Amino acid sequence: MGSVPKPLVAGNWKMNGLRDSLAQIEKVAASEVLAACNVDALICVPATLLHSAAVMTAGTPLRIGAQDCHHQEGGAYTGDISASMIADSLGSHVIVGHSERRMGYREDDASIRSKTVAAHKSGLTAIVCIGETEEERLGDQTLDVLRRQLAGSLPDDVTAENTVIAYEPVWAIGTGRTASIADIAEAHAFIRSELSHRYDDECSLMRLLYGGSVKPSNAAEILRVENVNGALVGGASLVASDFLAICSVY
Ligand SMILES: O=C[C@H](O)COP(=O)(O)O
Repeated sequence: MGSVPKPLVAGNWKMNGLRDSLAQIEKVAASEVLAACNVDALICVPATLLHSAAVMTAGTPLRIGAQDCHHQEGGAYTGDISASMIADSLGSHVIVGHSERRMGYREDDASIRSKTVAAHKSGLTAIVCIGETEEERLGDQTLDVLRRQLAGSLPDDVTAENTVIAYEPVWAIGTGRTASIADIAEAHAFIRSELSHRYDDECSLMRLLYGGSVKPSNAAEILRVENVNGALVGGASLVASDFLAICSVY
């Protein structure tokens, strides 16, 4: 049996960043701090910055990704971008199923699964997000929700290289609240065990990221939890020094 790949710290800029924000990307990519870390680093920028950021970071340790893709390769889908467009813009990863899309655009597990398949077809690594709402947690449904989202959002042919799972409790996103260390450990152990029931040994070693108000002050404690193989970072990824401080935990 192999080992879990190198940890991944992934930034998600969401709908933030104009061209002048590329200076933050440049700082991260050129940083000696990053070069010294034993981590894969990725920033998922808005589609408008994707190609510029990818060209700027070519040959550096920083990868650039997108935040969503359509499941079709092309066609009459106004406003959407396809996985092949992301790959053509030199992006390497795409986030799918973020709770802001599950809730704001009513994306369900089946559509997230189709997007994951499309990402793989274009050679992208898919970061598949799952997580319970506060109501579901209070109703003691967290593990049922995670089981359902994993079963529905992941295709059968995922590998530890082409797929990453991000566990993000919805109530911890952008709120400054983080799940307790015990809750993170329980959720990640559960996800690992669900993967090992469905997939072979190699595949069940895919990276599991925690997301939800991760910042320099709490990153070390969270990233040390067993089965936490990195973080999906929103707000704190917008500032190069904060993102680098999180990477430097590794
Ligand atoms: O994709 C990132 C997550 O939604 C976390 O965002 P946050 O770090 O701002 O809470």
